[in-house]
Amino acid sequence: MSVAVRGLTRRFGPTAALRDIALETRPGEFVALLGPSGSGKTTLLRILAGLDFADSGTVEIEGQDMSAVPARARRLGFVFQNYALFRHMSVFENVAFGLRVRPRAARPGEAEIGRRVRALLERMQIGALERRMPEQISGGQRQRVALARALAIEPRLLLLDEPFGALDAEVRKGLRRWLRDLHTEMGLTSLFVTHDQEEALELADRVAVMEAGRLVQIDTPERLVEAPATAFVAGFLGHAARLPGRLAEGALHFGGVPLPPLPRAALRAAPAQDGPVLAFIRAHEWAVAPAPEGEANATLRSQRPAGGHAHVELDLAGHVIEAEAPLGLLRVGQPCRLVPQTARAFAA
Ligand SMILES: Nc1ncnc2c1ncn2[C@@H]1O[C@H](COP(=O)(O)OP(=O)(O)OP(=O)(O)O)[C@@H](O)[C@H]1O
Repeated sequence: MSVAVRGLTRRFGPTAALRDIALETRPGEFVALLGPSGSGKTTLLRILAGLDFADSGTVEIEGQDMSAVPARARRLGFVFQNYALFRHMSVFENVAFGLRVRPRAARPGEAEIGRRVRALLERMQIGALERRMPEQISGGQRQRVALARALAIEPRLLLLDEPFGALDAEVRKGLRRWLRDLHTEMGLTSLFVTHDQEEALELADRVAVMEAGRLVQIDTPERLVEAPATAFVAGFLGHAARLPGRLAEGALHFGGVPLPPLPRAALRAAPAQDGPVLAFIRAHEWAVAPAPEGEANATLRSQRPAGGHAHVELDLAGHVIEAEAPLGLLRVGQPCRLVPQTARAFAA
């Protein structure tokens, strides 16, 4: 199922919730909409679902213009953050709901509804819960019921708005992988809203990053991390330190912090013009070593083991810098020398 959005704009009074959004998905693709709170993710999803309407622009699903197609007729599966199960209905009835409310001609018979609902509950690994009421099952199980309900109508497109938002980190991780497998097995096209970058990078074929109503970059997780298009994307993804600097005389100079200049040739991204910039440096892009007082520019604040190395936090003239060091090399409070090996710079 392909989705094509063009020139989508939506205002709420003085707030521009969406500004000229263009987005195309391919059939079978899993796309994450990632962005901070208020960037317009939910508004975009609601417009795709037919629950809200754009001021201008078009939405096409499989080449068909959706402007005159009501939500019910779009055959979309929609899962919101707060589960929204019907509290007075059993798990079975919740999942059957979408089939029962179909117009008579399109409604399957009771035996067929039972078969479909049970097959879905089995697939969601909650077959044993069909008679329970929503308050008698766990949050993660409720989430699976909500997904089963969305899938019961055999949607063309699955829209998920922070479906795991209310769950704890471990349950969330498990459900994430499970959802990714389900998406592939069922041949779905899915759009998934999240503000959690790890979730987006782990799940999605492509991630669309939103900032203040604009879609600023859509790319594979690898490309987004390796080649962020703007300072916003570089700052939002990949846990980078952000330092002010200036490009001049073939190098990046760090004004307020005691770091040596980085030659332009060592930079992974930089504007062509000299001038003030914001520099982004990730944890693994620093070299850090113990140093005598005269050569030290930073102090180790804390460290913890992470895989085969230590994840360290240093104080660099008031900036907290995250870096990686060999296990056992440094101790807390120790003066260190911190030198960036590379950086990405964006015009400030
Ligand atoms: N019904 C509404 N009335 C007025 N303003 C709204 C309405 N819905 C959304 N907005 C505003 O539009 C902007 C985008 O909201 P939206 O819910 O799409 O953001 P979001 O990226 O999904 O945020 P979050 O991650 O917090 O859910 C916000 O500034 C929000 O306050």
